[in-house]
Amino acid sequence: MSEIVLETRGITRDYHIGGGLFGKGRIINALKGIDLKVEKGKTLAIVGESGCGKSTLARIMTMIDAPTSGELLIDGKPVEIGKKGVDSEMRRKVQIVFQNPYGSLNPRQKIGDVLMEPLVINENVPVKERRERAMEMLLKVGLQAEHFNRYPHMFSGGQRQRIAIARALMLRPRLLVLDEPVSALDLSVQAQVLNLLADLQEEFGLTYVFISHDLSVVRYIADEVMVMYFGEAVEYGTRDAVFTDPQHEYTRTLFAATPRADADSIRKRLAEKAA
Ligand SMILES: Nc1ncnc2c1ncn2[C@@H]1O[C@H](COP(=O)(O)OP(=O)(O)OP(=O)(O)O)[C@@H](O)[C@H]1O
Repeated sequence: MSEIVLETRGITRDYHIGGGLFGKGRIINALKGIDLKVEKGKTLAIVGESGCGKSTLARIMTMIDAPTSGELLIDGKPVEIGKKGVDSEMRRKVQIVFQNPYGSLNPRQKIGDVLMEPLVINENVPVKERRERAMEMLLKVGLQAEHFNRYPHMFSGGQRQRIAIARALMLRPRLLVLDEPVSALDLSVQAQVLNLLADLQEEFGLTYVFISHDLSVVRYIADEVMVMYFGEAVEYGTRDAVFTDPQHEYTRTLFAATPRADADSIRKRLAEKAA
């Protein structure tokens, strides 16, 4: 029996803009009824151009924002976003990794402290165990013990992204939302980080939602693909079905904009680097 970690049912999100106190303003329907399901251990890639609603959906999936209507379920349980937000047990199940990890790393905080912080805030873990868990995670993401006492500026972009991934995993989440996690990295470093994500997924049975505009990366990492266009899922299916037989005109246009040969050659290069 498959285990569904993440499900959304008819999620919509409207933004009211302008209008002031008495004016009518305008409503943007950023999401128009998104239904999706992601099985444990699988990767759903969400693709689409800027403004199609990817970040809005990511904020809802990570429980930072509430939908206007519809339901979010984590491990089959409906998520209630009350006045105080979501209960901490639910929130820790889903973590997010952003495109630019530098923005979320405090320049004055040593890496060891960056990794231990979620345990200080969310769990009553003794100091010794905190250190052990942080050190273990540091090694798991391919960094070294001596990095524990270094500051963020001493790391390359790829290493910083490894730190961000390690931090996201400290609370042992079920699901990672990866928002363009390799878009800012060089191609060879992209391959290394994608391989690391694949290894971690296997080791911890993690489920991923991978947001990207890069079709070659999506092809490399996804089990299923959702293509979004103006707040709607215009395409949703297995990677092979979506790439070989896209149903929607928009998907065909999107794929045409990334020449097939180019996407294939990038994928080949990624695979070679990864080998
Ligand atoms: N806080 C907000 N207030 C008003 N409108 C918003 C807000 N956030 C997003 N929008 C609008 O909702 C739509 C979807 O935006 P969203 O940021 O989710 O798209 P996106 O696909 O993530 O784009 P990008 O890749 O550029 O981040 C856009 O029209 C955007 O202008």
